[in-house]
Amino acid sequence: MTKRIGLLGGTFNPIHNGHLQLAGFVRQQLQLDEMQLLPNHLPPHKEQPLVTSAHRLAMAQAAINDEPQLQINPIELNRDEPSYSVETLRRLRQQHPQDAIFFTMGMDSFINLSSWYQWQQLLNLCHLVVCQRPGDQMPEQGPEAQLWQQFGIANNQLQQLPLVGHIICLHNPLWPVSSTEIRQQLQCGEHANQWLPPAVAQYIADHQLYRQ
Ligand SMILES: Nc1ncnc2c1ncn2[C@@H]1O[C@H](COP(=O)(O)OP(=O)(O)OP(=O)(O)O)[C@@H](O)[C@H]1O
Ligand SMILES: O=C(O)c1ccc[n+]([C@@H]2O[C@H](COP(=O)([O-])O)[C@@H](O)[C@H]2O)c1
Repeated sequence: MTKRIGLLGGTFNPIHNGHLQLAGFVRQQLQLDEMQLLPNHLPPHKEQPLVTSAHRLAMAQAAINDEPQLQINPIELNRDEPSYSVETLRRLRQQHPQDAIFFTMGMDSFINLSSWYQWQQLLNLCHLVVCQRPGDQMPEQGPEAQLWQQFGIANNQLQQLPLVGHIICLHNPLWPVSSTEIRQQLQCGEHANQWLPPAVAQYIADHQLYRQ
């Protein structure tokens, strides 16, 4: 029996309610059987976070304790090389040859997709699910626009999908939050509790993270 598996990769530095809302929305809209968070170890396009992968993983675990529909897949955490999504997807595809995989991202990620390692291979391995994020829109030209024109699928055609190969752009509510803003607030000595799951806010306080 084919399963529908959602993935949300991220640096989660720290994980915030925007990530949880995004994962929950996609899971519900696409009627996914599973939704896995994939914390990366060495983010390919970001400076290495000051906060360790172990702390980022622990915060993600704390965040989903009250979210039984979400799981964490640590597949990227044990590899000492950049967490290229195509490599992760190849490994997951081997583990799930008969399942549909939905790799989820915000629009800010999608508009830079053509800079990802071996990005042309991604749609051979999964579907891409793109969600709206404040400040970014579907491009009208360039490689990402062409990809969307070629592989985009309408939201009313999601019932009978193949296992890979389409881009699904969802019209989600906007969640105006980023890890960057949260880190900045914490550095200034403010709390960022509005957008942090309580267990994550507690973890940050207990371990005195993001103070410098
Ligand atoms: N508020 C949000 N709305 C929609 N998508 C989001 C939101 N926050 C994060 N995402 C998406 O979740 C994925 C992982 O995000 P990431 O862990 O880099 O968080 P971030 O808030 O973008 O971090 P930073 O501010 O440090 O860049 C990315 O695909 C990103 O686009
Ligand atoms: O594969 C790549 O080249 C690539 C480039 C940038 C980002 N990614 C992945 O996209 C996800 C979101 O990345 P980020 O940097 O916004 O946290 C995360 O799973 C990253 O590993 C992947």
